[in-house]
Amino acid sequence: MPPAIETVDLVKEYGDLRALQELSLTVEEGEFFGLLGPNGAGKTTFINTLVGLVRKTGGEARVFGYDVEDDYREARDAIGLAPQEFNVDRFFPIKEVLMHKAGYHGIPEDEAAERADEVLKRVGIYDKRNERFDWLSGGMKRRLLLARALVTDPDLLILDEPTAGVDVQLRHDLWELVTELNEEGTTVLLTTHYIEEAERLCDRVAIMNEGRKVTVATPDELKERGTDTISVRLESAPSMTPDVSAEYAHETTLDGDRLEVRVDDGGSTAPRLLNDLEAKGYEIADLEITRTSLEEIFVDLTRSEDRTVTRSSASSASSGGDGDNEDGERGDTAEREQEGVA
Ligand SMILES: Nc1ncnc2c1ncn2[C@@H]1O[C@H](COP(=O)(O)OP(=O)(O)OP(=O)(O)O)[C@@H](O)[C@H]1O
Repeated sequence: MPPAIETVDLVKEYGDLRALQELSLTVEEGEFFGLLGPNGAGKTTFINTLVGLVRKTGGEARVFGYDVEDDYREARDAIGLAPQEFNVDRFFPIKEVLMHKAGYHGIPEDEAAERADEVLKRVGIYDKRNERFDWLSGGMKRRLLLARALVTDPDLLILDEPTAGVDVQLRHDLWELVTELNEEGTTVLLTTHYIEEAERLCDRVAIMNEGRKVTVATPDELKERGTDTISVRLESAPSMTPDVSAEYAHETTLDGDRLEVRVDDGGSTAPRLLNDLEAKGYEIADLEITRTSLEEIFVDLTRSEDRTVTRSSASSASSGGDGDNEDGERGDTAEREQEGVA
């Protein structure tokens, strides 16, 4: 079985701006994969390239082996997308919205009606099936986007910041539901700003910054890359910073009677640090070890000295002639109308 998502040197340029820069990424079938990155990193552009809303400038992109442009229909039929924006037709009852979506993907009307009921029940808004989108609360709207993504029974579920602005209860409900779907075999690609969400849900995460892949790792591997801080309270405040071994200490700071030493592995280094301090005549009152959080590691990895726009050196060499409109979107009006994309 080919990977659920495979991109090789994927490039997207919006005029002079390179939103995706030679991005190569593989998501295996059945994975729960997270895409993390600060605002403007290119996450939505990446997703929109996969679903055909954005036409790539260069490189390759395949979904279950189907080229996202040459085999657009097959690739798109395999994907259920819950986008960041509420792009739902406001004039129809939500059950009909779901039936239209299923119909667009070639599902006969009777089956579409059954599937619509089924997914509305699954996301917990079946009792609202005859109401219009505008009449739903913000949380229900999020649930509907998920239902719409699920109505075609996709093999790849793409969730673009599904829990942005939702309350704690709904966030947990959504987490539970997508975990269940993943356990049933659906591959999940999730973008999020919530590090905790990625840590809790994802098998692996890719961290992106300015259109590039910074790293791909499991949340645990990422945390391993962080440092620990051993915080020691001394019985009395020394007049100068104790001189501890540079063999294990990356940085040592003193604030009154509190000494903080940054090391790779706090658990194995603490006994040695205590021995060293006691050998130098310091008396220890207490000791605490803290690990760098995933959030700090993320901030570190995506810190950018230069936040200015990255200019393309190859904008004229685009693989193009592709007739993009100004948004770089493909001219598939039927799909865009169906999804309500303006
Ligand atoms: N249609 C467009 N036309 C021109 N530039 C665009 C377009 N869409 C996105 N961009 C630019 O491409 C870059 C990547 O944007 P994108 O929305 O993909 O980032 P993101 O990681 O999804 O950000 P966020 O976390 O804020 O949603 C940004 O600099 C953005 O301004």
